[in-house]
Amino acid sequence: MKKHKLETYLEIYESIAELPDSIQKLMNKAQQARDNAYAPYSRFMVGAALELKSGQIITGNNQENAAFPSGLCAERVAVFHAGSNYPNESINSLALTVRSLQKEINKPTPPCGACRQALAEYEVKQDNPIAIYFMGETGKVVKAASVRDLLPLVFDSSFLE
Ligand SMILES: O=c1ccn([C@H]2C[C@H](O)[C@@H](CO)O2)c(=O)[nH]1
Ligand SMILES: [Zn+2]
Repeated sequence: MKKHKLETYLEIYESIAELPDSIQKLMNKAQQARDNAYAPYSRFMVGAALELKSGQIITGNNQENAAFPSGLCAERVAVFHAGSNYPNESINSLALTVRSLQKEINKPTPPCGACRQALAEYEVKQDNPIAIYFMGETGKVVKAASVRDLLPLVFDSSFLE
């Protein structure tokens, strides 16, 4: 038996102000999208903004439903929009932010497992890493340089070959 250690390196920024200008702009778009979320059940609003290689920004927010599982997370709303409308364009980066109507969240909030899997599909397809920046409503911002850093041992198309 051998042991195999998996390591992830993340970058932690003290606040949005410490981010490069282009990522601050992307995070601002994610905040705007978040504030249009439809989240009457959880009252937990999430906004995502993707930057394509062309520089175009695609946003998404969570869309809930009275039949709870029929709703969708912000990240998948955004990435499926990009995948369906810009199928041949690579995604450079994703900014993600949340806001709860119950309390201020200052803990950086990462994408859920299902969204990591959905994002990994596009990262594998484009063969280029997608940088992910995530935060709460306020406070620190975490950067993962690639979806792989958030989802090691990904199940991807190579297993179907
Ligand atoms: O990665 C995530 C995790 C959760 N949510 C949404 C789903 C639901 O509407 C609400 C509470 O889970 O937040 C997202 O949009 N993205
Ligand atoms: Zn999700």
